Order: sequence, then structure tokens, then C-alpha cells
Amino acid sequence: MLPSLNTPKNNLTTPKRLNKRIITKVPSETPECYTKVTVETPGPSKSASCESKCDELRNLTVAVRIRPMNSRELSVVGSTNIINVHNKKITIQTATVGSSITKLAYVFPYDHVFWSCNSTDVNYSSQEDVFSEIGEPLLETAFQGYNACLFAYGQTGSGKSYSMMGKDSEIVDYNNTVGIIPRFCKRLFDKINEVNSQFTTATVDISYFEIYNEKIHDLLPHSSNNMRIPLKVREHPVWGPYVVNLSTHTVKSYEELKSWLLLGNKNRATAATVMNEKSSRSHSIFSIELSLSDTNTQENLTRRSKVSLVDLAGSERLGSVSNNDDKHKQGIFINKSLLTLGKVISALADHRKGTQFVPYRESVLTWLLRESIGGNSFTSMLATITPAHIHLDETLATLRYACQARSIVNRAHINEDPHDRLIRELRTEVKRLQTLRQRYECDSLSGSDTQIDNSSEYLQELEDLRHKLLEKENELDVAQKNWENRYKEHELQQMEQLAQVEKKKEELESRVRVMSNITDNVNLSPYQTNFLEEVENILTFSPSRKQELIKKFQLWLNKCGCDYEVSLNKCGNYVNIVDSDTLNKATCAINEVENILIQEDVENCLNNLKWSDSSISEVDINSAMNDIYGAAKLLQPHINKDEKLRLVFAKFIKSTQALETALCNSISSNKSKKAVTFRL
Ligand SMILES: Nc1ncnc2c1ncn2[C@@H]1O[C@H](COP(=O)(O)OP(=O)(O)OP(=O)(O)O)[C@@H](O)[C@H]1O
Repeated sequence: MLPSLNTPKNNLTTPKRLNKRIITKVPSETPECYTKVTVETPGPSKSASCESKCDELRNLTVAVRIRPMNSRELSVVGSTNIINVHNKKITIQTATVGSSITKLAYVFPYDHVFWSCNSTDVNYSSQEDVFSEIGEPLLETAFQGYNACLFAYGQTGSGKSYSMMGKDSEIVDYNNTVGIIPRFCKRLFDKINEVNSQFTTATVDISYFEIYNEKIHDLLPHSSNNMRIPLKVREHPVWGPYVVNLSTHTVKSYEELKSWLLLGNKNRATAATVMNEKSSRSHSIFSIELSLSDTNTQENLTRRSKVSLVDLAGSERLGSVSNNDDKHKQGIFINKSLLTLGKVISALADHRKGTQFVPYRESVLTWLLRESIGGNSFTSMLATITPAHIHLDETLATLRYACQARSIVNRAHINEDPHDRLIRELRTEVKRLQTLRQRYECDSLSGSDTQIDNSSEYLQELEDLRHKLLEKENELDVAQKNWENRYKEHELQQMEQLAQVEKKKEELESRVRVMSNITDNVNLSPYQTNFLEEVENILTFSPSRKQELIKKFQLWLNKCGCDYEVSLNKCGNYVNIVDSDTLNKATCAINEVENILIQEDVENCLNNLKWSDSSISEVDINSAMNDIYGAAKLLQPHINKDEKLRLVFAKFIKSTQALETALCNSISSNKSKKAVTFRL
């Protein structure tokens, strides 16, 4: 059942804070048997005074659309149209109550009323009329950087989907009967193309999902299987509630967006057939995120806005759904979102209670639409009704609901970086002061204006103005400089990060290149830290070149009078050097030997060596360990088959690695530099 909203019975009192009392006088020709019922609601307080400099307060804009009677309604005996529309007001004349001849007339004022019953009527509202009245203003606000939301509410079959979407076949050709969503998207791209010429870059991201039985389903999932997985809602500390893992798609044209829209509608329809009447029981939310960057200015100011276009589930009253107890309970569950929406609207509309608790989190729908209803958004509601007398109760409920929603005040602000905002505001202020100063100066020069004299008061005023302008210009200058510094700092950080990434990339590329070239007979120790140097050596030098270098090195050493024996290590990347007198050992990389061109190079190379008196060298350890790892690798496929062996094998590898580290550490602690003096 719908929430019990304050029913406009007799002279109902509604929020006083925002509006004057609207008393509709009963016209003199109205028969006395009609009791006039007046519903008092606030008119839209456009651009109401702002508490915060950057927030704009605005009431929810509420529109009502009346669809034509359908064949079922027309076929009812005595079928009558109970609705009259006059001057943005809807009057409902009820049937005779009981045995008395008293009739009731309910009057509801709205921001817009669309009479769509007969296309031949002069005041008939077409799809385009509806869009231009309630869709177009939201598009404008989205371009200014405000969030916007439009939701359609009404009884099942009252025309919500017709108004919001229209038929898919019509969307394909974009004919006159397409609904608000395709129109909004088409105009969005038309407008982007217009503003693009003014140095603005725009990005459009869309998402489309539905809520059924409190579960969220993505209608545009990356994989069709994902549609079945219900998604969760989380709360971001800054951006508020959002759907986790909801797919978003960046679109560059209306044509591209149209295909996503059609796919989403198809997915919704497919689910509807599977889940029995799902369409009228599910809420669908189509979201557009618009990002506009002003590339004309140095600061590249960016504004972002989110537009939510919502087709709510049909608001069936439970009494009309079923008398069966189980179905009744099911109905309560299905309508939970609408019940909570009613509570939320009631709480927000009731300003008398001040900042009372608003139960947003009682349903997924209200939680997700928190910012749209009573938050940072310009929001419109489209209530749809049928004029048929058989749906009087439903229609009255919808109209009361809509009437109450008019009292909700949203506080919206342009979504931009606070610094961008400061610069924008200062620019506007400077512009205003400049115009003011120019006007004063012109008036003063022409001296024609009798209003202005050259009295000291006037001169003082002009001086104050100049002073204020100078102050604001300085403030703007500082703000822009701060911005520039911040931008430079950020750019520097990015460059550093980029350099690190490049370095990593180079290293990885080198590894990939090396790995793809390494032959099977080259074993690399998993503990080698100078991996690249090691493998570069393997790749750069052919075996014959290495032998050549060893010979050349030996000759240099002999020539310098060093009694050292040199040989290549097993892997072919290091040169083993053994002092023939002491048997101390040292190693150097093969590329160091290649760099030796003159005697001084030999001296440098030998002086950098670390000598070890241990009987084994680091190279010996590496080579021996490589043999162990090689053997282990051969055994691994057999070991992998047995769980116990795998465990033992893992322990073995771990302790082997520990041994390798310990051996290497013990050598390096024994290493010492040795000054080499040549006996020339
Ligand atoms: N303004 C209108 N002009 C002509 N036909 C309309 C209008 N509004 C609705 N209809 C027709 O009424 C029928 C029901 O409309 P629609 O499906 O939009 O209702 P609904 O409120 O979305 O229903 P539900 O809640 O079950 O999804 C459709 O056949 C639609 O074409």
C-alpha cells in the first residue's frame, strides 16, 4: 500500500515556510453540492536565497501527464473522464458519495500539467512538449555542472515508460513519439557539438541498471552472465552511494549511445518475460555522467554532472493487487522502494519538523537516489495518470504524492574542484567590478548625467570601487598562481612517476628479450641480483669472442707482471682470476675485460677487484647452485604428482636457497681489496 501521505481532504495545511497560501475560490457558477478541496503547495522558488555562496536552493519541479483512456477503460459501462485541466491546475470531480448528492472536487496545482488525451485538442501536449518543458531545463543545468534527475511515478499502465522511453522501434528511427530519454541523449550530443567550438572537451559515460525485489541488475554488463549477478551498493565518503561493479560505457555520439540504450531495453524485456511482469515491478535507472573541460583557459577548468533518468515501478495499491495474504506480503516487499520513497518525500516535505530523520537507507532505490531527492541535484518528477473514473483512488494517490513532492527543496552546487570554483567566482566578480568602474568613469567623463556629480562622496565611491577591483584582481592573480604552482608540482610528480614506470618497463622489456634468447644450457641462479648484467653478458659475447678476451686479458696481465691465472667461469659470464702465489681468488664481469684498451684500464680493473682467500669464489657457488637447481628442475614434474613429496621439495628448495645466501654472505665478508702494483 502506498504510504499515507497527508491527504488533501478539507483545507489541508501543507508546508508554510516556502509558500504563500494558495486559496482557490470556488467559482460562483459551481453548484453548492461541490465541496472545494484546496491543496496548498509551494511554488518553485527558483534561485532562492542561498545559505552557502555556491549552493543553489530549488524546489522539486513536479509535472503531471494525463494519458488517453485505453480500450479497457473505455469499454467499462458509464466510463467517464474525471479530470479537468486549467492553468497548471488539475481538478478532479468525484462521483456521488453514498446516498447524498454531495460531490467533491479536488484541486491540485503543479509546475506543469500535460494534457495528452486527444491529439486534436489545442492544448494537447506531445512528447516534444513534455521534453522541452521538463527535459530541456535539466539538460541546461547538467551543462552548468549541476547534477540532475528526472523520475517518472504513477500507477501501472499510466504512461511512465511511454513518456520516459517510448517504443524501441521508434527509438531506432528517432521519430516524433520517442520519449524523454532518447531526446535527452540526442540533444546532449547536439549541444556538445555546439559548445565544442568554444574550446570545450566533453566526455559522456553511461550506465543502465534496474532494481527488482531490492536487487540491482546491470542492464549493460560486459558479459551477459553478469546480468544475473545482483550488484551491491556501497557508500563513497565523498561521492555518496554507488553501485559496485556497475559497468559504465564511454560514448562519443548519439548513434553509439542509442545502441547501448536499445541493448539495455532488450535486456530488461528479456528479464521481464523470465521473471513474470517484471517490467511493471522494477525501477530502471539510466545514468549519464557528463564531464566538461574548458580548454580555452590555461587552468583547464572541469565541471562534472550526473544525470539520472528514472522509470519507477508501477505504484499499484495492494488492495488492487490481490486479497490473497501471501501475495499481499509479496506486494509489500515489491513495493518496498515506493513505500520508502513515500516516507522520504514525506520527511523531506515536512519542514515543520526541521532536520528530522530521512529513511533513505530503508530501500535500495532511495539510498541510490539520496542526492537526487533532497540533496545535490536539480530534480523533476513526472507523475502519470489516467483520466478514467475507475482508477480514481490510484489517481488521487498519485496526485497527492506529487503534490507533496513539490515541497522538497534541493540544495545543488556546481560539481567542480574548489579551486576551479574560486577562480571562476573571482573572474565573475572582477568582470562585474570592471563593468561597474567603466560605467562610473564614463558617466564621470561625460558629466551629462544629472544623477552624478563630482562631489567628494561620489569620488570616494569611485575610489572604493577602484580599490575593490584592484583587491579582487590581486586575489585572482594569487589564486591563478597557486593553481599554476599546484599544476607544475603535480606535473613534476607525474613526470617522476612516468620516469620510474619507463625504467621498470625498460627493465622488463630487457628481461623479456633476454629470456627469449637464453638457450637451454644457460642456467641462471634464482638468487642473482644483477640479473640483467649477467644475461646481457651471455647475449653480447659469443663463445669465441669470450675466449679471445680471456687471451687478451692474460697477455695484459703478463705484460704488467701480474702472476695471475685467468679463466672463464662455467656459465661464461664471469672471469675467474687466481693469484698464483697466494691462491686468492677474485672475479670480474666479462664486459669489464672488454673495456680494457690501455694499461691504465688494467690497473683500474684489478684495483676494483675484491679478493677472497676462501677456497671457493662466488662464481663457484653460483655455478654449483645452478647445477643443484638444474637437477631439481628435472625432478619437479615427478614430485608434483605427490602432495607429501611436494612439501619436502619446497622445504629442500628453501633450504638450498638459504645455503646459497649463507655461502655468498660468508665470501663477501671475507673479501678485501688488494692494491695491485705493476712491475713495469
Ligand atoms: N501519452 C500517451 N499517449 C498515447 N499512449 C500512451 C500514452 N501514455 C501511455 N500510453 C500507452 O499506454 C500503455 C501503457 O503505458 P506504459 O507502458 O508507458 O505504462 P507504465 O506506466 O510504464 O506501466 P508499467 O508501470 O506497467 O511499466 C502503452 O500501450 C502506451 O503506449
